[in-house]
Amino acid sequence: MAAPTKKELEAAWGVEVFDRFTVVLHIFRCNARTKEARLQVALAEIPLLRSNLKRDVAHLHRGGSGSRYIMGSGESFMQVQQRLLKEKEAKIRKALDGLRKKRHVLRRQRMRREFPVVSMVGYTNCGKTTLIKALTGDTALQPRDRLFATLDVTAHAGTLPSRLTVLYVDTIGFLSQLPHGLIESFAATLEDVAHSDLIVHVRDVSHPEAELQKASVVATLRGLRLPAPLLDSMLEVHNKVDLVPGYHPTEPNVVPVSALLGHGLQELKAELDAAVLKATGRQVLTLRVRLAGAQLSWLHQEATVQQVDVIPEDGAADVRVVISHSAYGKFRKLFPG
Ligand SMILES: Nc1nc2c(ncn2[C@@H]2O[C@H](COP(=O)(O)OP(=O)(O)OP(=O)(O)O)[C@@H](O)[C@H]2O)c(=O)[nH]1
Ligand SMILES: [Mg+2]
Repeated sequence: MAAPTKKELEAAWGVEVFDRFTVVLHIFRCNARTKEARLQVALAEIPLLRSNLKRDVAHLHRGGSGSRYIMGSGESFMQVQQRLLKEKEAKIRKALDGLRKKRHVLRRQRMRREFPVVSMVGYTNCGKTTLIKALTGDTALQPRDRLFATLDVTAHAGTLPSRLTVLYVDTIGFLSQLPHGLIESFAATLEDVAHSDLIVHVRDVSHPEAELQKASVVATLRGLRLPAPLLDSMLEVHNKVDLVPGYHPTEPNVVPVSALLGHGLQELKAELDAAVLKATGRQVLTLRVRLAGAQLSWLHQEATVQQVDVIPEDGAADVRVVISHSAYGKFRKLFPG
């Protein structure tokens, strides 16, 4: 038997029926706050408008009114509408391209300043925004109990125990069987994930379908064609453990937390620290410097200074730093011996 149509379902249930695409699109439209998110929703809407147009025209034809030509233009109603849609689509794409270029600039600035970037990904409503808020104390973040609360990629600075400052990137949540048109228009917002130093997969372990959600997120990440080392180094966080009394993860290498209550955050920060240092080729070193020279101020500028132990009788200090391989190379060149 063929699947029942929307009309048949509506007749059987006595309520209006919407398909997944329309529902998700509606949620996106309600939650889109920035210009970019609104443009992406508008772009995703075009195929829907196009198929509605076809349906309406078919309906017109069945009504026996035939295709109507707009006076003198030689174009039918359908052709005019299609042309307008095409023009609208081109306009949206152009505006999105402009915004994307702007984002590339941000990315370059970020790289120059060498802040490691940690991307939080996960199923919608798993607690990504709540976790970033807990890790950074950023009160501007608004976690909400709804699907797709976050539609824009934003970055938030936080400090790790090594004193390293990292940027946490909050991303749009994943959904299994996300309609194709939406994947296409929102893939752009996930571009930043490919440029991060570490990916954190946040999971809501209190959700009855936690396993299915994980499979869906992993499949989506695979579809993004991320660099292999980024996928291999991915950290898994089990969130909302406060809702599962006595929770113990069965898998190795996962960190259980409650982003809402702040449980497990110290352990998570320690794991993040180690993972970020490894992923970005940074190391923790203790360097002996002369206090008279420019070495100490150079290190403050180019590395993260954790501790300075002054040895007055030598006019020197032992400085513990987190330093990238390239910065350490420069240091050796500038201050030989
Ligand atoms: N009990 C409990 N609730 C949590 C926890 N973390 C997040 N929540 C709640 O889960 C809901 C969703 O949180 P968000 O941080 O908005 O989730 P998100 O992953 O950013 O969601 P999207 O942006 O929609 O993808 C909110 O109501 C949070 O208060 C937790 O550790 N425990
Ligand atoms: Mg969010």
